Amino acid sequence: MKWSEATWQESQAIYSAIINLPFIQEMTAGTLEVTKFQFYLKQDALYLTYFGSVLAAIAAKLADPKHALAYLGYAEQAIVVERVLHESFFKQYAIADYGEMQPSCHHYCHYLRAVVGFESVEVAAAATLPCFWIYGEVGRYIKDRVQQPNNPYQAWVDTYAAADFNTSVTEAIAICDALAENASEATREQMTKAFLRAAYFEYDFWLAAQTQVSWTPL
Ligand SMILES: Cc1ncc(C[n+]2csc(CCO)c2C)c(N)n1
Repeated sequence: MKWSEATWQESQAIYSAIINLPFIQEMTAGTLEVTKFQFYLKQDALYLTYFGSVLAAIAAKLADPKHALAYLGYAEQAIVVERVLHESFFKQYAIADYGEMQPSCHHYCHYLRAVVGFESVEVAAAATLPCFWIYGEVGRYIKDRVQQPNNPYQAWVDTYAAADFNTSVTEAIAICDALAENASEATREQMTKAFLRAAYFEYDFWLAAQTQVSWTPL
């Protein structure tokens, strides 16, 4: 079995927990409170900037130029998506500024930075894979279930259920499988751990938006 298949199976409890979050269910129904979506958008804009630089750092470390080119493309995509958020969604949802990076986003971003700085490139690539894979699946899940003809979150759903985004997901999975194939068993295990940890952070990111988790005041 491919590394990605085995790892995806291991992550199913986390994926189900994400799908069952009220945030996802209410977004699908179009009933999600706007303040929760605004919290999410601001944190996501901050996340995307960090994520873009992590992807560029991975690209710099990849030995195969085809892989490096792919990650440079993802880095560009992350920064472009951030611009789109800023220019369209921030205006639509009346968000004036990013605000501060809150605990869940901070934890996720700095975990990714630590992995790319101190672990092997294989492990770093595996840590960024849930971002692609889980979003692709969540996007499709919501798209298939949106019933309200003018769901206020339709534009967001369309971003992640788009066909070109799906191509990136498939390609990133294939690159991680190629890296896993040439890695030692110990590295493969580290890759799986990193994937599961990042998948958990994806869960926590939505949960934090749902419950508006912010820094505890002094
Ligand atoms: C918390 C969080 N996780 C994943 C994504 C999705 N995403 C962001 S950039 C990118 C790949 C292209 O560079 C993908 C799939 C998000 N927006 N926010």
